[in-house]
Amino acid sequence: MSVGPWGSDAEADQQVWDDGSFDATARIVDAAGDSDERQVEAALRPKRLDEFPGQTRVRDQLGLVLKAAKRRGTPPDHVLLSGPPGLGKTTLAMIVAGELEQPIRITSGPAIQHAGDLASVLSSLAEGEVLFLDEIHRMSRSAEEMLYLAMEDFRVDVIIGKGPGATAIPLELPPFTVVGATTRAGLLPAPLRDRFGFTGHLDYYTAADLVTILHRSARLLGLEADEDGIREISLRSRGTPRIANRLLRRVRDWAQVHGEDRVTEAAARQALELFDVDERGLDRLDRAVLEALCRRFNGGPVGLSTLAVSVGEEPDTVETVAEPYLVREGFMVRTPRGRAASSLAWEHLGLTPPLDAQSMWGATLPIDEAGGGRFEA
Ligand SMILES: Nc1ncnc2c1ncn2[C@@H]1O[C@H](COP(=O)(O)OP(=O)(O)OP(=O)(O)O)[C@@H](O)[C@H]1O
Repeated sequence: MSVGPWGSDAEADQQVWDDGSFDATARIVDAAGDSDERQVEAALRPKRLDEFPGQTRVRDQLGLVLKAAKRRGTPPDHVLLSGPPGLGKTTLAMIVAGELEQPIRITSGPAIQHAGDLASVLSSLAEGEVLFLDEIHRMSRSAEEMLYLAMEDFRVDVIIGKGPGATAIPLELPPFTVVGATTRAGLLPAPLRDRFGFTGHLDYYTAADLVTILHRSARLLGLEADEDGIREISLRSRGTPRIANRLLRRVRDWAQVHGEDRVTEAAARQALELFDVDERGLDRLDRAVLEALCRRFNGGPVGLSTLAVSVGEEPDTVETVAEPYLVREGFMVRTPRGRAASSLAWEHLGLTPPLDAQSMWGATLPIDEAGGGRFEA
């Protein structure tokens, strides 16, 4: 794979090894970002709520909470943002600080492994400051307990000494706002969840919202873009702005290498075909799983391990990397007897399901229902 004169990060986005196996951690349609990508992303983040398309309900509710707090002149309730990767939790945390006109301190659950780590962050916060705790579900138990107290009473108990002689010295903190982000809200202990006065759950974006996001990103990247080109990218972006922005950068690479100065529908199609992202956002691994289900196992149901062996992957990779999107979009069904292809899967691969598969999945799952997660513009 070549690196273009524009500093393409294509290599980081997708990796197919020489033996044909697939590095699932580096997929172009992976919703999680790596540290290099986060720098590129920073330039594309909306800075204010009114520049943030989509998530209307969360945006309006959060807007109200922030406006009211500003009028009162007090910090707002602590904010918990949950939802899959790449949907804008970090972006919203920064927007909270921006709207409150307060500085933001950024750290994450994995970085706070001891209560002392948290104590040093908390004790250096200024009044009104926003503390962003990403992946808050990965904090240690002792730090969690310290955080309860800090969020509720703006106090931490600093323990001096060890054993029976240890004493707790209370340290008052100035009022501040915690914005916690998690992809696994269910893993948060109830007492921690209860300390957040506002919880917003982010959902996958509609294609129409992704079109708005892509137009804005294209403008910021200095790209001319046709409506059809942007729409084509939006349909392949799996409802996720991070993926949409990444695909846009690949289409930009393609257009520039081919001497085109616009993102057109043809450029989007050809670039994304090159990167193996089809018109529903499925990549090579997703399609390999569906092909195996339909062609080798007659639509299933088939056990996860057997399915994984047939595509040359670990069961864990199929289950955590390919399956969530295939199930969400209605291509695959999980049954007590294993995984099965829905009628949408057969249709997408241009195959005719055998009669018994039709009666099992096709007839009981109408296309609309099978494609329940399909987003329409
Ligand atoms: N509503 C939106 N409008 C415009 N861009 C967005 C929006 N939501 C997310 N993005 C863009 O998508 C990228 C990823 O967003 P962000 O880092 O906020 O996601 P996240 O939910 O925090 O992901 P993770 O869980 O991996 O930390 C950023 O470049 C951001 O600008």
